[in-house]
Amino acid sequence: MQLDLSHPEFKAAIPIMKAIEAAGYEAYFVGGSVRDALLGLPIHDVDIASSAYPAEIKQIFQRTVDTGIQHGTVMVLDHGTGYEVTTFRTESGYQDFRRPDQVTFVRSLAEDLKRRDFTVNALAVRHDGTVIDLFGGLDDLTAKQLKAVGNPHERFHEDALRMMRGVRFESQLGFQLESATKAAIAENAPLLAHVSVERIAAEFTRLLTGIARQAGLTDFLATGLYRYAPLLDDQEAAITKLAAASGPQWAEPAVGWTLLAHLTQVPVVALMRAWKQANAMTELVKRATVLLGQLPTPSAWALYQAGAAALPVALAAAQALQPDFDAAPVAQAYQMLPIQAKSALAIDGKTLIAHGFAPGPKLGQVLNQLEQAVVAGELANDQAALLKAAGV
Ligand SMILES: Nc1ccn([C@@H]2O[C@H](COP(=O)(O)OP(=O)(O)OP(=O)(O)O)[C@@H](O)[C@H]2O)c(=O)n1
Ligand SMILES: [Mg+2]
Repeated sequence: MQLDLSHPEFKAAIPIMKAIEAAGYEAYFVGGSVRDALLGLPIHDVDIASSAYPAEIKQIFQRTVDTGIQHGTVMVLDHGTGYEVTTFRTESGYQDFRRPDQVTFVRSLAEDLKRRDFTVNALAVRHDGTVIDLFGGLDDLTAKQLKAVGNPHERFHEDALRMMRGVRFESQLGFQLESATKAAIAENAPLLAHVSVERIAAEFTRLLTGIARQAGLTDFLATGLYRYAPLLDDQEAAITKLAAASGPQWAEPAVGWTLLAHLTQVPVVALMRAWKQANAMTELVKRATVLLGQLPTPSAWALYQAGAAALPVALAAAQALQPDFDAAPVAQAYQMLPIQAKSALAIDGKTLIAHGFAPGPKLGQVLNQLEQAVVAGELANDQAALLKAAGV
């Protein structure tokens, strides 16, 4: 089997691989870029694995950066774009289920590949395009199957995050977990408790936005992984509904978070904090969840508060819950709002003060009332009318 390496990301790395071989070592493309290229998907992050030790890589090339030298990774800058070259490794003694106690560099490609998570992620490609498939990864790519390399229990004990990667890849690639691999996830799901929330959340976010999120969510539930995810341990019913939610792929994870908040009834801020989500995401989901709760006939104020960013999120969430939901009238109602942001209000605090309104807390209250009245269409967005309503 040959992989076409004409993709610029691969092509630009070929001189690096040739230089490594010329020095007497081996070098291969490995990991997700190989998998995705074989599937005809766009690629990113080309990873190179080599039999050369980090010190040897640094001797071959002029310009290198120690990006992760303790794990065997050196960035090579010699040929333009930087490429990470990682020494073949085998890891031993996973006492805490999330990172190896020690990394041992090895000279054998097979030793390196056999400690990788899934067979479709354990393919290697030489600079001439030859695919090296030691674990049946090519057949599994064709069968759209996620099968652990070797003994699945060992792979999940090495890094429990791999179980979340399994359900994430189901969603991202539209693949299915092979039965023994899935059974091993179900058995080892409690190990997820040892993994940081940030790493779990990164996989879950990608699961939510995948092409086959129903499949990923169904197995997130079926394997019991959800029991070890923040605030979801007793949310079987809500996740079942989330998994059943239909409709197109979600462009943004916010749609999934909004549905999760809506279905679990967990307060948005508590949910998003537990999942260590950024404040901007929390704010977006908060606005979208409030609006979702008012659909299909939201108040003008709820639409206004949602704003242009949360509106499509709430509409996509509503569509997922109810396939025949008609988003058009709601989108139109938003367009028809007298103003869409406070900056569009024909009056501000300065103007009120200039017209003799005393500064203080009352000022804020009055401005707020004016804003609500304008949004509701009760007052024209006109400075004279607003000054009059404010009593100045
Ligand atoms: N917990 C992990 C993480 C990664 N890998 C191996 O390291 C490769 C690169 O890891 P990463 O970039 O995290 O994932 P990709 O499979 O490349 O997927 P993507 O980058 O598309 O998310 C994987 O393909 C796999 O061979 C692994 O065995 N176990
Ligand atoms: Mg990758």
